[in-house]
Amino acid sequence: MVDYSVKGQVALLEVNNPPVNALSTAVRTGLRDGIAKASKDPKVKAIIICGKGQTFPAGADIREFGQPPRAPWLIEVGDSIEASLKPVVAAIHGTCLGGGLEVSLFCHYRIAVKSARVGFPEVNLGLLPGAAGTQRLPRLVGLPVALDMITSGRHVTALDAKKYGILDELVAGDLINAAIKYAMSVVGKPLMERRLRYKQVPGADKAREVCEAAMAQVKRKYKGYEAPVECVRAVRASVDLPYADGIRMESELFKQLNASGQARAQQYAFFAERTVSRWSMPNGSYRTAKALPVKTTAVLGAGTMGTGIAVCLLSAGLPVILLEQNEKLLQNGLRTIKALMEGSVKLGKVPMEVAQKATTLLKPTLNYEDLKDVDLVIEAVFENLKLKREVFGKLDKICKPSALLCSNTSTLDIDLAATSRPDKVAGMHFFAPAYHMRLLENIYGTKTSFMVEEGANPYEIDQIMEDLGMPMGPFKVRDLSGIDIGWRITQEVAKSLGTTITKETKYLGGERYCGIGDDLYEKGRHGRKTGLGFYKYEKKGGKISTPDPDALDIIEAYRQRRGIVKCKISSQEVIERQMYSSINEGFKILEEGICTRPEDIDISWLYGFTFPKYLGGPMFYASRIGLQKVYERICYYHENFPLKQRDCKDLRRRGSSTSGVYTMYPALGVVINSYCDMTTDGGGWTWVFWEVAVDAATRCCWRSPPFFYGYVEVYGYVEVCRLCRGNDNLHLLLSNGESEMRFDMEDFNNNTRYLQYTTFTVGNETSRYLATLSGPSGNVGT
Ligand SMILES: CC/C=C\C/C=C/C(=O)SCCNC(=O)CCNC(=O)[C@H](O)C(C)(C)COP(=O)(O)OP(=O)(O)OC[C@H]1O[C@@H](n2cnc3c(N)ncnc32)[C@H](O)[C@@H]1OP(=O)(O)O
Repeated sequence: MVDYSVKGQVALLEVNNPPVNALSTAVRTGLRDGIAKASKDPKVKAIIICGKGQTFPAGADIREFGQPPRAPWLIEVGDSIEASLKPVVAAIHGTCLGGGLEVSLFCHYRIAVKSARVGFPEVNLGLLPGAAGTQRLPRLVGLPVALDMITSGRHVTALDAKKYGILDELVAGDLINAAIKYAMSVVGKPLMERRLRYKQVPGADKAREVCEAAMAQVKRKYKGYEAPVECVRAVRASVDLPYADGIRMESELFKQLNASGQARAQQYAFFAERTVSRWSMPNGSYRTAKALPVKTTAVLGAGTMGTGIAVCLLSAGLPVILLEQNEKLLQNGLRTIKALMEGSVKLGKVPMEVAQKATTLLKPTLNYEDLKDVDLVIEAVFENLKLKREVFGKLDKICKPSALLCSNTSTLDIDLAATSRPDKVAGMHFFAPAYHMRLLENIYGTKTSFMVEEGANPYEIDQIMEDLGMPMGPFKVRDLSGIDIGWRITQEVAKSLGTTITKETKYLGGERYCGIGDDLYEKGRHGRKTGLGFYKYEKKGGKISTPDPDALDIIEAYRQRRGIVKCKISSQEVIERQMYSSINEGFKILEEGICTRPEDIDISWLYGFTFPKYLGGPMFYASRIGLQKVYERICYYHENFPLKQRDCKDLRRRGSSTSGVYTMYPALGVVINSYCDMTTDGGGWTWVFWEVAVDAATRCCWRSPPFFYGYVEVYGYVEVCRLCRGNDNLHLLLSNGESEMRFDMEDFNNNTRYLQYTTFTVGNETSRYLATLSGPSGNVGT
């Protein structure tokens, strides 16, 4: 894991743990032993630490966080590096992140190639830099830069890192040769001043103001997240406490965060994001599919979505033909694209060169003929089935046979596009704002108006959801995407169902229908674009929203017309009804096979709706609450405020296993279905039989094959009443009082389908079993 060699008078410690050289136990051991070996070797005058392959270590091994910690600790390894009497140089390329950056801060010198990036992304995993990073970075660069880097998790370019003083030198050409030269040049120089623990934090006299401002900022910017707050507290300790005490405080805060549900959720999201890229469908998968080359594109419609999509494509360096039906709309669209591009440059999201190039890549047109050679067309015209069918008919005639014809529709049936090439027609639903949101998908929205119909205030609902960590409440989102769009969609849905919507419509297609949006639409309140929607805006297209008594009057008039008596809805209920209806929908999506894994749904929410990562996603959130509770509350809401006329049978089935065990999907930690059963044999052994997916290596991220079957023996008679996932373990909570059987899944290897060492705790007695779980008829050895 760490290759040791000596080049002339320099010892080279090359971390060799692909793909990202994560600092696993073996790597930490290798570094510790390498430093000891080099220190003892009289031929060696200096030491270099670097990464083999594509990168310097990109951090601790995240998969180890859910497991019992194992020595040597990174901080001990770091201490031995810093204490070395021979200069140690970090030679950096690729991404030097988290624990990797901490290792480099223990080194006496740091050099890097220009393409390298450094950073402390722990905050994105619900953690803080726990191997002295919060104490050492401020000593090197001062509080403002340290606070910014540690609380944002951003990657810093080598150029900036040099400017901040993190790097001593940038090198060109071969990194190792340059590092050897550099290391030899510092041999004999005093090392004491290079040991960061002895430095004072620069600008410590301003610590209070700087840290208080940083705390206020993170509380505002990362509402609901624990890690950024603890990051500020830990960094502040670098000024308030001596080094050793600061390290102790950092370690305490790290442990607290690591034990929290937020860290688990954010680490789940990290792996879920990577898991969903390994997609599979009945007719292929990421392994077998070959991407079609897309060199030229066209966008139809220059409204909010069309211009957003065009900016997204242009920012990716793709040429775009923008088509509209008349010159006025086209010119409006071009102005919007220009403004959006300029805004993206100002925010640092798009480099100036890209924005400048975009002007040459964008071609406006009113003529469909100009689309004949493009590889990809994205239609973003009004949500009107007739219009879309006409557009697709024209595209089918004009575009080359290999062109992909896509619709940005969020609701209309893509099969109705009626072309001669259905295999080249797809839904490509961007989330608004299209140039900003990372998700591209088709997904159901939630029917968030229900609660307002009954008496809740839309502004309170938005505030509750924003306090939970959503960047925008559901009503601000509706204003952003356009109330007219929602109106058009429901008109089209009604048409496809052979009905029309009237002032009296209460159900549409079997689902409860709320007409508040229609009333706003009729009054010209189409959302941000008209300056009025659920909110009032400072101008047409403005972003500053203020509550508007006129909107509340429209809502109240609607309730009176319908004879609805306004009632008070608590914050807890607002959250439950929003979240649980999404969870319910999520389970249906899995059941219907639209998505194959809960990670797919969670990632859609994290990137499509900017759902707070510290909750992991709605499906992960459900697993933490406990599906039994979620199920009961959904039933309660269903009975009291029916969302649909039909009974929620799917949920009932899920919750109706005789042993009281609830179905969960693999990523949620356990797969249990009605198959769960227990029998007691003649020898007094109780056998629990269940269906479960385990990947104990990651705990949070479950891979195929998702299921295995097995028996577990429990001595004595116990009755399973509930199965849930706790912080670290899978638990079976038993009905006989204090008895609890815990499953510590320590080492499950997918390939051999083998579960080692399962610890069962029944009451106060703990026994360790070696459990071998095999195929459907498998059993357990003890
Ligand atoms: C007492 C406390 C001690 C120490 C505190 C230290 C804490 C830490 O260091 S926390 C970790 C900090 N580092 C990170 O958060 C970096 C996470 N990784 C990334 O951001 C990216 O992977 C990358 C920028 C390093 C590379 O990106 P890319 O080239 O796009 O590759 P992938 O993201 O697809 O990753 C490839 C592969 O590697 C797995 N992986 C990446 N980082 C880690 C890691 N730190 N630990 C374990 N595994 C990691 C990733 O999951 C991919 O594998 P799979 O495809 O199998 O999922």
